[in-house]
Amino acid sequence: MQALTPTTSLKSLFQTKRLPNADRVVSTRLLIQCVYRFDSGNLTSSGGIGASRADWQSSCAILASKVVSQQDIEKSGNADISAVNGHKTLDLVPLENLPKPLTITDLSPAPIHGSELRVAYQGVPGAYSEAAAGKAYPNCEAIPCDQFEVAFQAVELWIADRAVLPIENSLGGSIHRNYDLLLRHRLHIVGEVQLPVHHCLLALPGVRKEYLTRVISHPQALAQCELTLTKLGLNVVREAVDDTAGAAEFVAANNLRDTAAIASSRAADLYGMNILADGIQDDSSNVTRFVMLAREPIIPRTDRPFKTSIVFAHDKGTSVLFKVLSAFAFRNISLTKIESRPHRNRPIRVVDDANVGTAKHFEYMFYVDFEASMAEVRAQNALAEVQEFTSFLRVLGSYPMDMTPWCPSRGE
Ligand SMILES: O=C(O)C(=O)C[C@]1(C(=O)O)C=C[C@@H](O)C=C1
Repeated sequence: MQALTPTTSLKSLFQTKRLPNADRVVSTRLLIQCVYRFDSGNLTSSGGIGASRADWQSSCAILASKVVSQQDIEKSGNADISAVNGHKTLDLVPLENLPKPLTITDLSPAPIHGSELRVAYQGVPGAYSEAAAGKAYPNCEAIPCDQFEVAFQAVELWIADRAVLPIENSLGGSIHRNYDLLLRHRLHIVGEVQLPVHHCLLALPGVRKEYLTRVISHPQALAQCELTLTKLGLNVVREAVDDTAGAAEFVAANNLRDTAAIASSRAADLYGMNILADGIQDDSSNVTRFVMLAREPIIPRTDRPFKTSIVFAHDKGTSVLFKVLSAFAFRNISLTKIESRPHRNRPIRVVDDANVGTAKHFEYMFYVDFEASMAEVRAQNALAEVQEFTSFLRVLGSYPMDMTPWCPSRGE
């Protein structure tokens, strides 16, 4: 069976005549003029009808049930209603209750609520993730979430339009939790931002370095400042908390005079903390890469540099990885990142060899980022080849690369 395509838009069906009793009617002539063509199962409509054939059929059923006879109309005294083939008119709902046609803004990949996009991030105000949300979407409404998982759910439940999540840092490496969550949730990567991360050592006003017995922060921030803390003579207990700004808030809220926090200078301002040391990251070009997630993917393009992120698994031994990577190498597609994570559904593969004994192999999910857009034929061909070698393959997103010129971190 074919699908239906209207050659007249449904909007034109709703051209109305005003009746004395203020009811709206529409001539069935328009309905009859609306000619449909069957296609391949989906209705491709420019007229604002539901996207599926079932939607279209139910629309027609509603319209058909509203067709009234010439007699009915004459009885009711509405003589100016047009009549075609015995099917006369439709009673329509008041104009203001009709569905509004979609506009280009509705179709935009960035739905705007009022003037602000709602962007979920993990942490509290002053966290680097909040700064990343502002870099990705200037003037957005940043929504703090206590966990990464909550940021994913905020988007899934339409509480937020986007989530901005750290994925890797130039010193501390990958944020594994977010790799795992990318797989568990069905959101799409729609962009990336790279944020220079400039850490400060914060303490309550009047507290000196010598008083400190503990430094608290996000584990990534602690890792990024490890050498500098030692150089500063701070061989004190390190304690991990959920986010950098949350560490500053905790010290301030509990009036802890023996504890410092590693966080941004903005966090110092927000929570009334003193900056004991500025720029304590072990490398001045410390950068965290964040990805932006949305419910819908963006349409990949070729007019600017794009990156594509995929995840795959295989069940035929390690040579598969070589074959997958060569699918990109042969097409001159550069890989920018490869990460492996435990295959949660099947973490161990037992290999029995009568001669050698039994071995237990760990199974992995491989995450690969490559520099090409899914709109490019070479990327499509590479993935078609990858699919042949893998038992599972998912495109996490194809999105514009962050090409902002490099500027070393200054007090984010
Ligand atoms: O704790 C924060 O401020 C965060 O935004 C999280 C986070 C991270 O997860 O890597 C972000 C950037 C820095 O690398 C340190 C911490």
